[in-house]
Amino acid sequence: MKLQHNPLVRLTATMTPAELRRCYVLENLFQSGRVVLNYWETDRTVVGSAVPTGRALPLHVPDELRAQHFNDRRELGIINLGGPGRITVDGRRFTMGHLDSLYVGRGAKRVSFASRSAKVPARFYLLSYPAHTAYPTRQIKRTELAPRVLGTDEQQNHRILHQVIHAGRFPTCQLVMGFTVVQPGSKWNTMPPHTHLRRSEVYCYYGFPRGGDVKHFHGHPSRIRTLRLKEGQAVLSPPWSVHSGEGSTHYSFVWGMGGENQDYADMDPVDPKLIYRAR
Ligand SMILES: O=C[C@H](O)[C@@H](O)CC(=O)C(=O)O
Ligand SMILES: [Zn+2]
Repeated sequence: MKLQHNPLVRLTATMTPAELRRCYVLENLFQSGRVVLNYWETDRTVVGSAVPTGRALPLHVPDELRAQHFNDRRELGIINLGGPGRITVDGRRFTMGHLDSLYVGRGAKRVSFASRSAKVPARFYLLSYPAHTAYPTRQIKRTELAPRVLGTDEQQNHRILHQVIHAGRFPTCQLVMGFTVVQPGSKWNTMPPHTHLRRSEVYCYYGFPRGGDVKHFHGHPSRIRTLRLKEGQAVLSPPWSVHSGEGSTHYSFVWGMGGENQDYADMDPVDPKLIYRAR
């Protein structure tokens, strides 16, 4: 099959650092007392957040979705990166502790977010893709997760991967989502690196010790660029882009994907030398 030439591959290689950030980084994703939503054309991804500090925050419907309810034609994955809170979906209340998750299926009408305490607010991270059918809304508690150990201390890429929303747990239309905890003493994520033309991916970095950040590698494997990412920032990875990072410390990140398959192992490996060369 011929792959139709995508000029964004070349443009990404020569963008100024500021342009590169404008195109691919969500700088102020989490905002106190607000629901924030961002639309990315690729795979029609919506990346957002909800940080309730007072009364419950409703999930609004941006005009661009031309829908009555956010979930009319979409599915939504949510992971709580903050303090204890609650999500209500059409009257059903889900208690959301730190790192508890929720899948909201197509057809849900009213979604709202609340924190138990404004002093330690919940920080809900949101990722959504179009859905062709309705799968039931379900919660995934942190205690249900089966951690997978990846990497080694010697290679400074020792990390614990949690698959939260994936076909092995329950079916979804497109969404695959989880989080990875890079262990103290390690700094590398997604090593060896990869691309996956079948899916685009979003990383949201969190859990840095004070002042930590990550140098994130981005772009076509032959033209890798770097982006500095801090606590609570997200980066958009097109299907042809690598997505790997080297932290100044340990850290964690939520990863999530949408596209035409949900096979986590479907990856095209990229030679780590290409990343080291771009450092
Ligand atoms: O397509 C899969 C994603 O890039 C991540 O799940 C990889 C990751 O968390 C890691 O290796 O650290
Ligand atoms: Zn990936």
